[in-house]
Amino acid sequence: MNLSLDRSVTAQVVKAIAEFDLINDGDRIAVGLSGGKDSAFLLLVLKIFSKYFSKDFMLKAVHVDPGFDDSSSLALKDFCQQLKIDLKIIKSEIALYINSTEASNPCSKCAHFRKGAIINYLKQNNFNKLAFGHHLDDAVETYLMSIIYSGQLQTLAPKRFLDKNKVEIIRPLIYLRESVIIREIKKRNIKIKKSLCPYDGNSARAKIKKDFAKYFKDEQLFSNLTAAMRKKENNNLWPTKTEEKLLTQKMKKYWK
Ligand SMILES: Nc1ncnc2c1ncn2[C@@H]1O[C@H](COP(=O)(O)OP(=O)(O)OP(=O)(O)O)[C@@H](O)[C@H]1O
Repeated sequence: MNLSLDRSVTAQVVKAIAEFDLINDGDRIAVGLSGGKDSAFLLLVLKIFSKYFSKDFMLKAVHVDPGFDDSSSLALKDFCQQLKIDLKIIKSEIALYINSTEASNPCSKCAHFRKGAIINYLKQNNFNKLAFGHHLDDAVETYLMSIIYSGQLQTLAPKRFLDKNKVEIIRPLIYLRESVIIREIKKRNIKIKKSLCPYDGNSARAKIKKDFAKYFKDEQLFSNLTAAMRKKENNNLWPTKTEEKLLTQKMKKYWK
């Protein structure tokens, strides 16, 4: 496997790691490996960094097998063997759940189960960090989804400490565009694939991706969307909502 990276790719990932303080000496990092391109690329990048970084950290891959017929487990074993990284496969019954219920929000429920299964394993095996393969397009999509579907300004954080479980989620690819990851995966001819989920292509995320495609293709517009995810002192947003009862009282005072 080609264990070298373009300088621009390295720069973007190291920028995120340095700016958000994602990796430290002694870290035990588990990479959530889905069978998809993003987490595969993340594992490859962290493998390369583990050789050249001055920080001494330990790496392991963790895959939750959702239990669909077309399991990615074999291909992932092979991929991890090539990288000489230990892989833990956690069997789950997510497929059964997805197929048997007409649950609302199946994607977020699935992500929730998956995260729970991984975090249990991490706690039992003393890992302090869980790395996800989310990239910049994911963050902007999440931001737009949050505004449009829940009326809130929220996005994927580069890192988030889960206080209850004492595990930190880190997202080292957060400055990389998805197109760069696709290019790098193709270049190396990496052919692993994700289990086919019945909701693929129908999720709220897929809809946002489709509806905003032309804005994502325009570099200037995309960079404006990215800039809008930063916290600012003077965001020029509306004041927080006044409590309804208080407002009604206030309104009454306007009449003679
Ligand atoms: N079955 C799984 N087992 C372990 N980790 C997972 C699994 N599915 C997803 N993840 C982790 O959660 C991240 C986000 O999951 P999501 O399903 O949104 O994938 P994605 O954005 O399509 O990325 P990928 O290309 O890595 O699948 C992944 O990048 C990966 O790190």
